[in-house]
Amino acid sequence: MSNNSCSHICPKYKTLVLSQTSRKKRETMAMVVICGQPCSGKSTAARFLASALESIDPKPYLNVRIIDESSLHLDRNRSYADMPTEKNLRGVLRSEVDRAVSKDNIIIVDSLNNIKGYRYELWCLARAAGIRYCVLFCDTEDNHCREWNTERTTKKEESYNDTIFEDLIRRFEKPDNRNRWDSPLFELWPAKDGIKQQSPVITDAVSYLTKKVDTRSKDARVLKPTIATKTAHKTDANSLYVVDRATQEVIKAVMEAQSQGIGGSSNKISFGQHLPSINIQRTVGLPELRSIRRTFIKLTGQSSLSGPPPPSDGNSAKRMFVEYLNREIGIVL
Ligand SMILES: Nc1ncnc2c1ncn2[C@@H]1O[C@H](COP(=O)(O)OP(=O)(O)OP(=O)(O)O)[C@@H](O)[C@H]1O
Repeated sequence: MSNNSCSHICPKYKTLVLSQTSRKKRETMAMVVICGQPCSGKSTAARFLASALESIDPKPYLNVRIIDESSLHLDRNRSYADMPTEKNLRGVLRSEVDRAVSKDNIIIVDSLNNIKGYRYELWCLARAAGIRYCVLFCDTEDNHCREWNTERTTKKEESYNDTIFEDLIRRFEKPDNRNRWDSPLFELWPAKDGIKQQSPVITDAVSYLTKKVDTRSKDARVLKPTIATKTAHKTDANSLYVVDRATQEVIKAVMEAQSQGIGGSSNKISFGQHLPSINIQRTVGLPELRSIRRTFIKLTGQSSLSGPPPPSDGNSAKRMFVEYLNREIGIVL
């Protein structure tokens, strides 16, 4: 009997075999989020981590891939020039990571990853894919970053312009290993210790990424939602309905407010006494709002897999979406 006919006759059996294979594969897949201030040594650390992983013999992974701005042809100074382009940069990186989690074995996300909410989104992608995850933080003092950025000119490397550099330094949200999305956290001190392939922190990260998953000790784990939880949340039609409706209402209110001329400087859209307002600073088109809404719904669904359930009442769904929208369209609450 051919495999095809077997899969036709025994669909349940085939599903079981496939899910076992993919579980094994997922155990050898991982996402590493590099984060740190601009010009803090992140790419140097990413390269050494990749070469340390590739030097292991026999290789536990088929391929290691670094996803960074330059691999996606994103220019540093242009991408961080204002909030919309910065949001776009993060969106492009996130989409590439989303595509890569299902096919590349180890993905190293080499970017500033300076916003807590963004690291959370990357973590959600890792969890939805059911893979291993960790954060590597280049903890370099601002003055060293500034100095290295200036020295780039003499090395004929592209540097950040001063205004963008200072703005990024100010907005950095340091990782905290008490957050699920910042854990486990490996910290490098490039100015004090330098960065080498054999740096103890790189060795620790490699060991974490390559050690066998032990579900009892939990010292290396994959972010895997249980099938039971997944099914339970997936069939929670009420939550989906609530989130769907609340987000539609918010979008409708934003579109109506904009059609009435709101959208210039400091124009607030209110949603009632106990909900945050949207302080809209620019005109946001329906396609952009719809795209933000789609991502929000996806992330809400994913975050429910092993974390808290999605919002089940309209007001909390609206609150979460308004906060998310405020972050995504670059406005202050
Ligand atoms: N430990 C170090 N000591 C001195 N210079 C360093 C050190 N680490 C990195 N540099 C220098 O700092 C510059 C930036 O390094 P790198 O590209 O690794 O940083 P980055 O954080 O990835 O930068 P960006 O924010 O632009 O992506 C380079 O010129 C590099 O040679």
